[in-house]
Formats: sequence, C-alpha cells, structure tokens
Amino acid sequence: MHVFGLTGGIASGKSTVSRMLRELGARVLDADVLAREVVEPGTPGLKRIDERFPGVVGPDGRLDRVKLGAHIFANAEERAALNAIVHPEVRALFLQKLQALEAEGVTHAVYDVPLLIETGLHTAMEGVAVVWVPREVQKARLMTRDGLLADQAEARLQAQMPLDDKRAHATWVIDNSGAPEATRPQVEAVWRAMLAHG
Ligand SMILES: CC(C)(COP(=O)(O)OP(=O)(O)OC[C@H]1O[C@@H](n2cnc3c(N)ncnc32)[C@H](O)[C@@H]1O)[C@@H](O)C(=O)NCCC(=O)NCCS
Ligand SMILES: Nc1ncnc2c1ncn2[C@@H]1O[C@H](COP(=O)(O)OP(=O)(O)OP(=O)(O)O)[C@@H](O)[C@H]1O
Repeated sequence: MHVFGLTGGIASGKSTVSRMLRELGARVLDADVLAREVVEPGTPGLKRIDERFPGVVGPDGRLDRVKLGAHIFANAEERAALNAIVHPEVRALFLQKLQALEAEGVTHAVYDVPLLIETGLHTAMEGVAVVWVPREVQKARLMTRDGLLADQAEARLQAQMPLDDKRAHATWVIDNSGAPEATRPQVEAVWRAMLAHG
C-alpha cells in the first residue's frame, strides 16, 4: 500500500483539495473523522476524556465538542493532555482502516491530517501534499467562512505552524490562492504523481 499525506492550515483549502482527490477516484482517510469516531458514546476514548475533563460529556452521553474545544484551544497543556488520549486511538483506527482498504485491493491511499507535520507523522508518508495560500488570503478566507473578526482569525492562525514553514516539508505544494479552476489541474498532477509510485 502506498500512503500519502495531505495537509494544510486552517482555511487553506484542504477540504476542497480532498474533495477533488475523491472525485479523481482517490481513497482519502480523514483524521478529523477518525478523531470523532474514537470518542463516540461508549468508547474507551470517551471514558478517558470524561475522567480527565469532567463536565465535557453531556447527559446524553455525547461529547460536548464546543465546550472541550473552548477549553483546549485556549490552553496548550490541556491540549497536549487531550492529544495524548485521542492521538493513539486515531493512529490505531487509521491502521485498521488502511488494512480494510488493502483488503479491498486499494493500492494508493491519501491520509488527510491537519496536524500531519506538527505530530511528525509526515515522515511515515511516501509523499506529502501541502495546500498552501499566502497568509493574507488564509486570514481573509477564515474570517469570511467562520464570521471571525481579524484578531480572532489571527489567534487561530497563531495556534498553528505557518503554511510557509509547512511547505518546506512538502513533496508537492498545491497553491490554492487562485480560483478553484486553477487548483484542480494541480490536484490532478499530484494524484498522477502519487499513482506513479509503485
Ligand atoms: C477539541 C475538539 C473536541 C473540537 O471539536 P470541533 O468539532 O470543534 O473541531 P474539529 O474536530 O472538527 O477540528 C477542527 C480543526 O481544529 C484543529 N484541531 C483539532 N484538534 C486540534 C489539536 N489537538 N491541536 C491543534 N489543532 C487542532 C484542526 O485544524 C481541525 O481540522 C476536537 O477537535 C478534538 O477532539 N481534537 C483532538 C483530536 C485532534 O487532534 N484532532 C485533529 C486531528 S487528529
Ligand atoms: N480556490 C479558492 N478560491 C476561493 N475560495 C476558496 C478556494 N478554496 C477554498 N475556498 C474557500 O475558503 C474556505 C476554506 O476552504 P476549506 O474549507 O476547503 O479549507 P480547509 O483547509 O479544509 O479548512 P479547515 O481545515 O479549517 O476545515 C472555504 O470557505 C472555501 O469555500
């Protein structure tokens, strides 16, 4: 199995690129989706979160994501504690999903992970695509999409590794600063390059 990483920054267009890859026939595993699955009601992951972060599991037995998000995005130590619970579970589920794809006969898969480079996982990938836009474009799209003020958008940008640093780890840089029509052919070229492996 050939596995490639896809990453970017907040509002850089990773979801847009992931959708284009799927349209081309790529099988894409999404770490954000896996991270939701491992904290479904009744999972050992949710039990550990409930123990470590009292009050974030509601009376319905579901994780209050807004509450936990407000808590961990404001505090690096608490964020690390959450990561220590969730990331190993995500890793195990990823390997399980990968095996299932392999059993289906899939030879090339893409793993879409916002924190791919921050967690060092990029070194385990056969290649890494980084969705890049200039910082001003990133900030403007973030403000528009999430209805944020400039300083709120700035705080979120500052919680992440800058895209200019991420691109230094890229096998392929997808420049999403133009119209989607300008991004699509780049995504096609990256998918062709991925398929050329193996
Ligand atoms: C804190 C939680 C409950 C907030 O949930 P919410 O539904 O509001 O956000 P969602 O999960 O859709 O994430 C949105 C984006 O936030 C960023 N983000 C999420 N978790 C983290 C983190 N631990 N550190 C830095 N950025 C993060 C990513 O860019 C992600 O794409 C949730 O993000 C979570 O459980 N995070 C820990 C797991 C994790 O690290 N997930 C990221 C990929 S494995
Ligand atoms: N090429 C483009 N031109 C104009 N707008 C775009 C383009 N690509 C994406 N956008 C818009 O920018 C915003 C961010 O894009 P998208 O949601 O794909 O980013 P993302 O990297 O997946 O973000 P996050 O990780 O925060 O979920 C969206 O509102 C999207 O519609």
